[in-house]
Amino acid sequence: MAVATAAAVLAALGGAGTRVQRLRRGGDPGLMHGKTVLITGANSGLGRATAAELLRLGARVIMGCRDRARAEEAASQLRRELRQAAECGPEPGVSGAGELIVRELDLASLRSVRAFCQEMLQEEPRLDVLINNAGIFQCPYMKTEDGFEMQFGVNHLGHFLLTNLLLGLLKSSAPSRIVVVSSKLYKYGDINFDDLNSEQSYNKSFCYSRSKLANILFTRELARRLEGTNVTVNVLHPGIVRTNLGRHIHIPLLVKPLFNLVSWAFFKTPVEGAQTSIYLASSPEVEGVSGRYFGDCKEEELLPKAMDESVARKLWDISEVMVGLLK
Ligand SMILES: NC(=O)c1ccc[n+]([C@@H]2O[C@H](COP(=O)([O-])OP(=O)(O)OC[C@H]3O[C@@H](n4cnc5c(N)ncnc54)[C@H](O)[C@@H]3O)[C@@H](O)[C@H]2O)c1
Repeated sequence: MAVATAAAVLAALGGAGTRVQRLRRGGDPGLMHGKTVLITGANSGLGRATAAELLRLGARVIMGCRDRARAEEAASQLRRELRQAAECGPEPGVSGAGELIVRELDLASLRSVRAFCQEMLQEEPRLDVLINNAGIFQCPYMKTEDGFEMQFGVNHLGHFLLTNLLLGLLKSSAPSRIVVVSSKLYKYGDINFDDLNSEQSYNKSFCYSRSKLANILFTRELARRLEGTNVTVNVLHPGIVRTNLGRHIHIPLLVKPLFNLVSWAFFKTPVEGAQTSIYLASSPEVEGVSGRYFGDCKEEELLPKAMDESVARKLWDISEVMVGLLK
């Protein structure tokens, strides 16, 4: 029973059969100097690890976070860690580390996304990389401020509006990149256009998978629309990573020690899990590459349902209406 529960959680987080690879690809120090990067959900887990590395590479990193106090705390800690690393140096690149800025962004509120983007457009002269990283996983049925099912609303619709409102800035900063964090669990999702808000029935695993399939369809449709602009967009799965993403999953007390053991042994650390985001955001190897799906810093194949152009277009059109970009 305990083993079954642990296996189910493992499968739910990363997709059964995922081979955990522990790899690191360091970027050259200074690689991101002069570049501005926006990371959503950057105060914890993968987003925090991505922010730390891009900061070390010299980027100006904007943390788009829901809870300003928690994000400021994470930012202070990141700055402290960087200073300590420099003092213990000789760590090349640390002395040329970038800047860290916190801005408030709640992806469960279209009002907040709009206010955030307005502030960005007024105060930031450029945006070189946008990393759509924030996510919510298998929560009980909840709605966003605008009445959307929470996982679809945050993971897909919030980022859909954010990206569209920042596209002008990304284009004027080109060559620029958009990186979308999806999950292998997209495989179990489907876009049910008749019930995108899951009002008829709600299955929390299925809805997470749907939102992550939407991330991929969005990426591919956006790549098509951005052809010839020098703005690229790619999507990734990070593998199974030891973060707080599973906060809504109830693990029985008796099973917890086993789960902790399994996650310690088999899950990636956030630093390991963040490598593909960092790679897509910064590596010269992917200059000009767009519309592709990556895992462990390598391109991977997608299931046909994630490559269906007519579904991608329909999802785009409906999303435009849902977030109020088209009346
Ligand atoms: N951890 C894994 O095993 C795993 C596997 C596959 C995909 N992912 C994806 O990786 C991404 C990062 O997740 P993580 O594992 O680092 O988990 P995490 O919980 O540590 O990070 C998620 C971040 O998203 C933020 N967030 C949630 N709702 C938000 C909202 N309404 N507005 C703004 N920010 C919000 C959280 O505050 C948090 O900072 C997610 O998109 C997740 O779906 C993770």
